[in-house]
Amino acid sequence: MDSTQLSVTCIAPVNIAVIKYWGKRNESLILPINDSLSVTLSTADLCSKTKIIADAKFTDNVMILNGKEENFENERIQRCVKEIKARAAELGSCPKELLEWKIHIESENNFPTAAGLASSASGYACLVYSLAQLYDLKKQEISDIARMGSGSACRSIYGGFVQWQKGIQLDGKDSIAFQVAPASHWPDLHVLILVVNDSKKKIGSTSGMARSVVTSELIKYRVEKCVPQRIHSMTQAIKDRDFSKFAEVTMKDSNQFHAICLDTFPPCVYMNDVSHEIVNYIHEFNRTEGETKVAYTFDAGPNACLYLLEKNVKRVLSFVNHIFPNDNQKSAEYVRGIPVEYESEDVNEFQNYPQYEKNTLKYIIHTKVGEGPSRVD
Ligand SMILES: Nc1ncnc2c1ncn2[C@@H]1O[C@H](COP(=O)(O)OP(=O)(O)OP(=O)(O)O)[C@@H](O)[C@H]1O
Ligand SMILES: C[C@@](O)(CCOP(=O)(O)OP(=O)(O)O)CC(=O)O
Repeated sequence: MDSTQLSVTCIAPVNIAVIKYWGKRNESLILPINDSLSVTLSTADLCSKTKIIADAKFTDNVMILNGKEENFENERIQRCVKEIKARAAELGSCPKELLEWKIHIESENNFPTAAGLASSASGYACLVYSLAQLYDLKKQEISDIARMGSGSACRSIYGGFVQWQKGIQLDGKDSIAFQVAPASHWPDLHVLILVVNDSKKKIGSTSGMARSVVTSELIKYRVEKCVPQRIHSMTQAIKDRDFSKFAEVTMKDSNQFHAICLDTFPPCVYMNDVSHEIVNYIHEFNRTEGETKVAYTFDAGPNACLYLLEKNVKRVLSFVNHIFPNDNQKSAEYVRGIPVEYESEDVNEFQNYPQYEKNTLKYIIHTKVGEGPSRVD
């Protein structure tokens, strides 16, 4: 090789599952017990950004996350790096000496890390995608390697609507993600993330789901009876752009996932009182509007992810702002992401609804379905 340093910088999106992944059959390879399906969110509003420098003169591998050094020996980072290098070596995709050089990785998320906002998904997808760019594995399947960083990361390798098939092989080669439909298929699918709490959660997804697999009875029923049917209905709803069906399956699956968390022993409680209020208000809103205009889903945390169509964003946001008044309601600091112009008269329409204590929500992120990872340098 002529030069002694190579560098790549990439961004990768967050994805929020509408059919949740919860439970592993193999902990170290991260093989799930059920298929899952998610929507990839726009990197314009939420993303991980990772820069990797490989240098012949570096003496150590280094990983810096949000300005702080992480342990490079971390099993998940190690597995991703080793697997990508093994694939590059097998295919001869880059010069051999490049694979010997140490690497310095610097990554940051433009949203809270480890708060149930899927930072592990965008983070590991970004790491693996960046490594694949560095070692010239551009057209290769890499979702199985992202999966070894964090299960949900395999879905962030693609944009739009993405399914992770659990696979049946012991080595996990068939446990990969694929695109059900591109973002352009349903570009007016928008998202409002109501951030109730963005501090680090008490029970991580990894340990929570491990406990569910061992102790929950309900999880077996979900995996065998519910998920296969839901994947089928959800895929059809996406193909038909049938929001009402999409919303129904999304809400039912979120509720069932949290029911399993409660059926876990000791239970994992991720939603809080505000989360449950949001659920009630959304049902009440849909009922009085006479149609399903908005769906909620909650990952392993209290924050609500609302799916809705672009044409309903203003109205839903006015409703949310009425229920959860905030001193900074109109500021870009409070409603982040895609700007929204309010119609103030809408707010009065919801006067029959009780109001929650002021400043209950920390902030709101308005975003939409988006594309997969990309190189930005
Ligand atoms: N940009 C990044 N690059 C590499 N690793 C990251 C990055 N961001 C997060 N991670 C890893 O993911 C971990 C957080 O994952 P965790 O599952 O606890 O939270 P979360 O992904 O935000 O929530 P959830 O998956 O439940 O929605 C971090 O501690 C770090 O190890
Ligand atoms: C509730 C979820 O967000 C769980 C995500 O779990 P992770 O992918 O974070 O878990 P590990 O594979 O152990 O890293 C549901 C989902 O994203 O499908």
